[in-house]
Amino acid sequence: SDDLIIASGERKVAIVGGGLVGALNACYLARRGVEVHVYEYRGDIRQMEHVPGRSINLALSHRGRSALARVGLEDLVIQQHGIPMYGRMIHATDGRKKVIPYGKAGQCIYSVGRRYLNETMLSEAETHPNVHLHFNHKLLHSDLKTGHMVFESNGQEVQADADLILGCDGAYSAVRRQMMKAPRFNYSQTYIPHGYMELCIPPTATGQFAMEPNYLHIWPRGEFMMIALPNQDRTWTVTLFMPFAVFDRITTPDELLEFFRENYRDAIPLIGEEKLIKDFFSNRASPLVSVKCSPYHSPKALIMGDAAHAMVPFYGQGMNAGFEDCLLLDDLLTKHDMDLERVLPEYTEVRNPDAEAICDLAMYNYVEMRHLVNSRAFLMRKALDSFLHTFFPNSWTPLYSMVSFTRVRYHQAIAHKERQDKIVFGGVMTLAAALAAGVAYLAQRGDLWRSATEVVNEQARLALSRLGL
Ligand SMILES: Cc1cc2nc3c(=O)[nH]c(=O)nc-3n(C[C@H](O)[C@H](O)[C@H](O)COP(=O)(O)OP(=O)(O)OC[C@H]3O[C@@H](n4cnc5c(N)ncnc54)[C@H](O)[C@@H]3O)c2cc1C
Ligand SMILES: COc1ccc2c(c1)CN(c1nc(C(=O)N(C)c3cc(Cl)c(F)cc3C(=O)O)c(Cl)s1)C2
Repeated sequence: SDDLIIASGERKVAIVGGGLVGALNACYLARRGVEVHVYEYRGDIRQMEHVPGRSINLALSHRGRSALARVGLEDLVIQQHGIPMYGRMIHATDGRKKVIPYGKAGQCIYSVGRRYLNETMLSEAETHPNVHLHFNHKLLHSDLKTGHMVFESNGQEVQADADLILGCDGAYSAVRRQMMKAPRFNYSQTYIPHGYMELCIPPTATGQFAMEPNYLHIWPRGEFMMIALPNQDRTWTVTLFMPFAVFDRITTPDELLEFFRENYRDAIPLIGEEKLIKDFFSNRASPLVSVKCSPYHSPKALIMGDAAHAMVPFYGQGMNAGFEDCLLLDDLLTKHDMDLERVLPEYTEVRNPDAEAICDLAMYNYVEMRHLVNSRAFLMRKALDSFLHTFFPNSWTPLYSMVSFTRVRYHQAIAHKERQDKIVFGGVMTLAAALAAGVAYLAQRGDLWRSATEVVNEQARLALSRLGL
């Protein structure tokens, strides 16, 4: 019916949540001339001295950049603020470091500050006269059929109505909670045993970065892992991932130093013993939750970002996926000329398989991480990937490249990887079987060595021909 078509300028869109996805959505909808109201639980972070909350910096990759580009923010974020990371710098237990590049020379992902990103998008949205930001507004109730909302603001109740409610209120979304009351709403959530805690590596005494700045630093230790991303102020935000049980076992400064001496010895002088002890014991480890649900829409509402698909951070894709959500909604609003009756169902139909694919991928990576007990395992896998990618660039793209450097739909990237694994596994098995047979045959023949190399070359040629290469 007509009243569901939001003609520019006459209709109202409410965005619940002024975090990363809500703020970007406001920039997108501002351009359409509709009346946009952003309701954010917290105060205006642009006026705050210190903003509490989640990871101080994040890895921005291709999907997120593409979304920022469409609203003209990519160059500003990349050139004025983002720090390029050209590869991973793997810290082995003995302190030796190894670089694994992200791709061909120049290919990189960016470390960006969460606060800077959020402030930049809020300010960009606010330059449009049709955008109104309401801080200190917590959504209490909503009716997703009528578009009616009830907020609590500074102890007062505030009511508002909209033609479309965009739930961008994060992993613990109030809009999703309302959606869950509808029949046939599918929902699942998983808390993993690991928690995370942020620590900080300050600049050196002369104000320089304490580590090589253009890398994502990783200390892979099987059950544990530490990651560090650079900040504009030449500090590093270090994220320590460990089972809560391990966090709870460390109760005194000596136990903490002993733990770091055993697992992250090279990081102690970088963080500083006092700072390590002070920050570790003044923080609590935060939980990590993965949420899957569908559908993402109600008659007058749509959930996006973590509200729709919170994922564990082991692929650095949560924000990138949420930003890509904004791109998809924008494409559908254009395709269907803002006719919500078509846009909303198609959004769920298109996005759900991809969102659940990246949630699974991030969880798979979390489990895989255990085997990256040291840099050797990590290096081996990446070396094989880059070897094959170098020689067969069209048919062999490592999964992380498709995820972080293309906009190949997430579920298609996984399908591609499964095909690749079959090829590699099939090829390897053929090679191994042939080798065994050859060696057995030659052993019985006696002249082992000369012919063994012939067998290997023959089998290698066979395996490569099997790969169609
Ligand atoms: C340790 C860690 C590391 C990460 N690293 C990366 C990374 O490297 N790259 C990456 O792409 N992603 C990363 N992520 C994921 C990323 O942080 C999230 O995907 C992203 O913040 C999701 O944005 P969002 O706007 O959907 O939700 P949020 O950023 O959580 O924003 C939700 C907003 O809604 C507000 N809100 C909540 N409830 C209400 C309510 N009832 N009423 C009004 N407002 C409300 C909140 O105050 C908040 O401002 C990481 C996450 C973690 C935890
Ligand atoms: C702020 O807190 C955090 C926490 C975790 C992450 C990030 C920021 C950013 N993250 C990225 N992950 C990839 C990736 O594709 N993979 C497979 C990786 C997965 C893990 Cl777990 C890892 F340690 C390295 C790589 C790697 O390849 O570098 C990127 Cl590409 S960026 C993970």
